[in-house]
Amino acid sequence: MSTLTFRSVSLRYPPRAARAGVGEKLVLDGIDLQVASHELVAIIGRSGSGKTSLLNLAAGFLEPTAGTITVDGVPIEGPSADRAVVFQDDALYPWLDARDNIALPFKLKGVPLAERRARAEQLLARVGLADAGDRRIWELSGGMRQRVGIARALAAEPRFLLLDEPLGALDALTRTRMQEFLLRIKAESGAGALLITHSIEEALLLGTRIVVLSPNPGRLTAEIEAGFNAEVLNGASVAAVKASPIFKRMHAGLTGLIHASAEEEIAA
Ligand SMILES: Nc1ncnc2c1ncn2[C@@H]1O[C@H](COP(=O)(O)OP(=O)(O)OP(=O)(O)O)[C@@H](O)[C@H]1O
Repeated sequence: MSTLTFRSVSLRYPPRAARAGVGEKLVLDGIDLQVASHELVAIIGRSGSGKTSLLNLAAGFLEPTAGTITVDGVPIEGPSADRAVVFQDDALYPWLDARDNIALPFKLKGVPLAERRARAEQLLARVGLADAGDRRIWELSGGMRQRVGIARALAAEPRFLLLDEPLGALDALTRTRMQEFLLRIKAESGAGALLITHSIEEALLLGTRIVVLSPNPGRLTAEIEAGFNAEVLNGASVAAVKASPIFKRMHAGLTGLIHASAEEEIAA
């Protein structure tokens, strides 16, 4: 089991050149957060509250201004295949077919051609795209492209999946299907997951824990546990779970928490 730990993490972006004279911007302040292998921690918060900044810190794309981020006690020192990132726009290589996009991490590791193709085939099958390996990226639907992106992320057998709005660009029906898919893939992989989403509904459905990030500066102001993901994994339909009174109550509660953070900001 692995744990990703943020301890008293703050992030300050330097002033932008175009806005000389404006002080450095404190974006995240005193973030304490842990994500263990069995968890999917969903971060929600208003636009600009620092969600992507937080994920970029976990990915090692940014360094904290203060505090520490560790994996199993070892400080993060930059990006690593151990913490695979999936973005909203799939970041796939259009000139490669689906199989070669997935095989790329193996190629970078020096895995021989036949083996990397075989491993890519296994991953394609795992994400339900066994017949799509030869297709170019532009020949795939949005949902299929995200599956390829997720398969590529899984190729390195990461300890953590860092998901930045991975389903944000999909239509409602595909998104619902992909939510269930993501839960199953995450559970099978054994990786911990940090999910950034604008959708309270998605956070509640997928998260074992949901944390609310309030803006200016970004602080974690609320945290709730949820068990809807386990219901879906145990066979309940996503539609039925979302329609249940308890889901609706928790949704309303989370909506209230996000609005409360907005009102505090206006009052301050
Ligand atoms: N590279 C950067 N340099 C300076 N400021 C930045 C940079 N990246 C983000 N910011 C600022 O930091 C704040 C938080 O941005 P961030 O993208 O992390 O928020 P977010 O919650 O993910 O927003 P959204 O939901 O709109 O994607 C914003 O005020 C943004 O303008």
